[in-house]
Amino acid sequence: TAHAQTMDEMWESRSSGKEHANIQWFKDAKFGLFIHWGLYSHLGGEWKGKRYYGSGEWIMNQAKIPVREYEATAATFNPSRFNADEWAQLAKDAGIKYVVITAKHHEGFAMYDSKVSTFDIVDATPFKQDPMKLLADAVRKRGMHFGFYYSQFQDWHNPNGGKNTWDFDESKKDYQKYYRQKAIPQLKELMSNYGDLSIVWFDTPGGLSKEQTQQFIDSLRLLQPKSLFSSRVGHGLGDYRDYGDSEMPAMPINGAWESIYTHNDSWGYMKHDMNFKTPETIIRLLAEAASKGGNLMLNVGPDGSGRIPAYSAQFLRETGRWLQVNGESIYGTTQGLIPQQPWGVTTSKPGKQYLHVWTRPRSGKLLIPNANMQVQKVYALADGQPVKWHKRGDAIWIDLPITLSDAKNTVFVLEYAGEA
Ligand SMILES: C[C@@H]1O[C@@H](Oc2ccc([N+](=O)[O-])cc2)[C@@H](O)[C@H](O)[C@@H]1O
Repeated sequence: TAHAQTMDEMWESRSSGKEHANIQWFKDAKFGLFIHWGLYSHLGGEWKGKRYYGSGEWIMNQAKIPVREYEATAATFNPSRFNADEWAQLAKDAGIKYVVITAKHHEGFAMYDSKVSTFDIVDATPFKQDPMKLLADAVRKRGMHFGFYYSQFQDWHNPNGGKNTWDFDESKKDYQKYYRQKAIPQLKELMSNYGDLSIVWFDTPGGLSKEQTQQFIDSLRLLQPKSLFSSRVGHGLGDYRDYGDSEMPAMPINGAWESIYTHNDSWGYMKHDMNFKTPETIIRLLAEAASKGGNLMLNVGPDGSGRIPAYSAQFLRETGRWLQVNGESIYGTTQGLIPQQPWGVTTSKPGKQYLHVWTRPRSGKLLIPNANMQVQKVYALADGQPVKWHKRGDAIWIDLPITLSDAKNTVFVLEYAGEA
């Protein structure tokens, strides 16, 4: 019986198919910064003194805020502390290779100078500047790739946009009209006026058939053929795959893919959410994604004044310090040849296995089972210190130093000859 192609099958077939000509930088990059910033950042998870839990960028939906009332909040949104160079330098110091920011999220508010709608940061707020222009330049000036997140279907401000069911009757909406009058013209603005976009990150597809989505993509590609489109453009037509929120695949996955994680428990800024992931957790998520052949895009949620939360800045800088020493074991690697072990994960380069050791076995000996590789030497990546090893059957045992030099993640390099 013909069954609906599962997402996995669709992407497996895709990954064996023709990849985008410009995909390799993305595969080598491994570490991206996601930025959710909008009017919701100004509210910080609160409405009329009531706190809302879940994700801050959904407050209009959670509190069922009428459009007119939500619109009015723009009049007091003035992120005067916003500093594009500061944000971009933080990303650089953190070892980030690409930055993707919300140009327009589900709330329908354009965080750039849009000529298509006056519900934007230049026309509707006292800020009067275009932060997307400033950030795009500051990021690319520091050699990182830049891209936009655009909520192509959900738009709670536009009467024909998706999913505002508390102001408008969803069944009466003309989604085509919304795409024609807002989504497509705004995407064309973003892909024409902000320089090279390495990534266009879509979300929650809807309102378009597979054929219409292909036409939608083709019309945008004309503006920037090198841009990579994320999988949430829908119908399996993206250039790389994104997993669900804060989801990591259970096993190595072929083809280009990305895991996206919040830094605390919210994408948009939430005053009361301090559950920030430690540098250790961030570094281990990055190594785990790389060990399975993919990327980690970690999110930050700046507040309404334009500041990135202190914990995010501090923990990103600490991650950057680890990457200063160990970047070779992440950037440009491919999935590990040794499956995840109790002690950690591995990543690969020709003739090398990078052993990412998170937990030192009580015995002080690291077991690599079913390893029929011709080991030549093993040493600590940080200082090149050789470590002893021996082979017993098809197992390799490595004598670890008394203490791991970095409890977050200590990397040893196993060099081998010939095929693994
Ligand atoms: C990155 C996030 O993306 C979406 O949320 C989703 C979309 C799709 C899935 N999914 O496919 O599992 C999960 C959450 C947005 O609704 C959310 O606000 C945030 O921007």
